[in-house]
Amino acid sequence: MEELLRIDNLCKHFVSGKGIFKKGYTIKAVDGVSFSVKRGETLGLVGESGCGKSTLGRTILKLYEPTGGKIFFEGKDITDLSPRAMRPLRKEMQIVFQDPLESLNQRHTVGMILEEPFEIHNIGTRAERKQWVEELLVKVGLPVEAASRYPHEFSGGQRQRIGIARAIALKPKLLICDESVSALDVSVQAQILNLLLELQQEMNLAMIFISHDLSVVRQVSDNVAVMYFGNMVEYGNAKALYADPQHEYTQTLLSAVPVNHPRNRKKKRPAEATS
Ligand SMILES: Nc1ncnc2c1ncn2[C@@H]1O[C@H](COP(=O)(O)OP(=O)(O)OP(=O)(O)O)[C@@H](O)[C@H]1O
Repeated sequence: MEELLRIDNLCKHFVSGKGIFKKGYTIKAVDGVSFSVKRGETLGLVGESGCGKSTLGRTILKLYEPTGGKIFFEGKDITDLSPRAMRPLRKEMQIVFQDPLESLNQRHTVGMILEEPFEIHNIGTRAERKQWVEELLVKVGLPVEAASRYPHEFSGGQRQRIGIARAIALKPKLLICDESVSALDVSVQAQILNLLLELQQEMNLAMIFISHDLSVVRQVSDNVAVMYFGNMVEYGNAKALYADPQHEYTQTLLSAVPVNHPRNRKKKRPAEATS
């Protein structure tokens, strides 16, 4: 499989202005992380709250400017690209957030929300876009009538389907899922994970799956990176890492996963969706 994304020694430091940190204090949210993701492959990114997972995801997408290190996408160094030069690349890399109610414009209908990526990138006629919106809704398991409704009219799982539909609208090559199923009930989680896995196969999508939930990450990942205070302490094949964690921190994280939790009984991919 061909490499799609590589990050070398990537850093994102914030200088504190207010809050719990002293003014001028440097927070090393991401501090020298390196890994690569191949086409069609999933990298799980795990670690406790505050270890830098979301910051890393956003820095890879250049929603944050990196403080140091390099980002290569399809072999091209994109680290220092201007926002303008990044624009065509935005189609290729998308993100699904935890709470679609926050990330989707609530005053827009689902149809408007899904049409927007095509408008921004000036793709298609009005009629074509309408057709694509309907196709997207079907693809993520929603009725076409959903186009005329508003995000708040849907359940959490359905809203996440809308978020996913928007993220895949422009057929990206990389999808970053940032705690995308964390707010959902276990059965709905399984349905959304199934959807992501189906789309991944169909579109040969590479995914970076960010979660604090190790049992969910285990179900979807080919490789796993474990973060601790901005550093990556372990990285490798998911099966091997779960079977024989090398780093003390990974061992502690894994031992904290409750053994009797229903999610942990599923060894492979989640059960068939029942929505
Ligand atoms: N915009 C920002 N300005 C200053 N500090 C920030 C900013 N964003 C994140 N941080 C800090 O960087 C560190 C890593 O945060 P980040 O949100 O990336 O962690 P996380 O692992 O995703 O945690 P969570 O799952 O709770 O979001 C934290 O100490 C956080 O307070």
